[in-house]
Amino acid sequence: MLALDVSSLEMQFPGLAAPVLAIERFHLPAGGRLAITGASGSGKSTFVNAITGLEKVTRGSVSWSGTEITRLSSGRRDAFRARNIGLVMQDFHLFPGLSAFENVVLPVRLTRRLAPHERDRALYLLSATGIARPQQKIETLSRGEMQRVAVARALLSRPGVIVADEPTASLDRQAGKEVAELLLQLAAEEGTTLVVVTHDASLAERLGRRINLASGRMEEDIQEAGAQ
Ligand SMILES: Nc1ncnc2c1ncn2[C@@H]1O[C@H](COP(=O)(O)OP(=O)(O)OP(=O)(O)O)[C@@H](O)[C@H]1O
Repeated sequence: MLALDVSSLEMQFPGLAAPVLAIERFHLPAGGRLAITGASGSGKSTFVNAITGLEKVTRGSVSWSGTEITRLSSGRRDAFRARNIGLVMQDFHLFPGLSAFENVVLPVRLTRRLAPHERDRALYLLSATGIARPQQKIETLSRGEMQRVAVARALLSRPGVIVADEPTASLDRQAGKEVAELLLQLAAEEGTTLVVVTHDASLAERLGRRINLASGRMEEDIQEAGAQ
C-alpha cells in the first residue's frame, strides 16, 4: 500500500488564464480511502491524471511513498503506474474480441509471459468478482460484469493503490452498488490504498474521507461520520 503526498500542485492548459487545478498540500496515508467529489468541470479527472502520472503536471510535486513521480520521465511514470497503480475507469477500457480472462491478464501479457501464479490469481479474482465464465467474450457481458472484469484487472498485479474514476457512473443502480461493494471489499482484503472519483453519495460516505473540488481548488476535506 502506498501513501500519497501532493504539494504546490498546479495543472494549467494553454489558452486558460487560471490553472484548472491548484492544490497546496494533501496527504493520504498508506491504506487510506478517499472519495473525490465536485461539480462537472471542477478538476476531478485532472486530479486523477496528475496523481497517476497519466499527465505531466505544470508545477509542484506528487509522491507515492517517497517516489516523486513528477520528477520521472514519461516512460518511467508509465512503468511506475503499471507496477503500482490499478486503474478503473468509467468506460472500462476493455478489449472486444478477447475473453474476460484474456482482458484481465492483457497488461501483463503485453510486457512478458504470464506466470502460473498470475493465471491462478486472475481466475481467483474473476471468481471473487462474480464472473462465472472466464472464457466468455467481453462484448457479450453486461455493463456491470464488464466493470467487475475491469476491477479484477486492476487488482491482478497487487497494486499499492487503486484509482477509480467514476467507476459506477455508467451502470444502473444495482450494478453500481455491486461494483462499489467489490472495490471496497477487495481493497480492504489487500490493504490497498483506494482513491475513487464519484458522484455517488453513499459510496463517498463509506470511503471515510472526501475532498470536494470547486474550480480546481480543494473546497472541503471531510472525514465522513458514517464511514466503515
Ligand atoms: N487538455 C485540456 N485542455 C484544456 N482544458 C482542459 C483539458 N483537460 C481539462 N480541461 C479543463 O479543465 C477543467 C477540469 O476538467 P476535468 O475533466 O478535470 O473536470 P471533472 O471534474 O473531471 O469533470 P466531469 O465530472 O465532467 O468529468 C474543465 O474546465 C476542462 O474543460
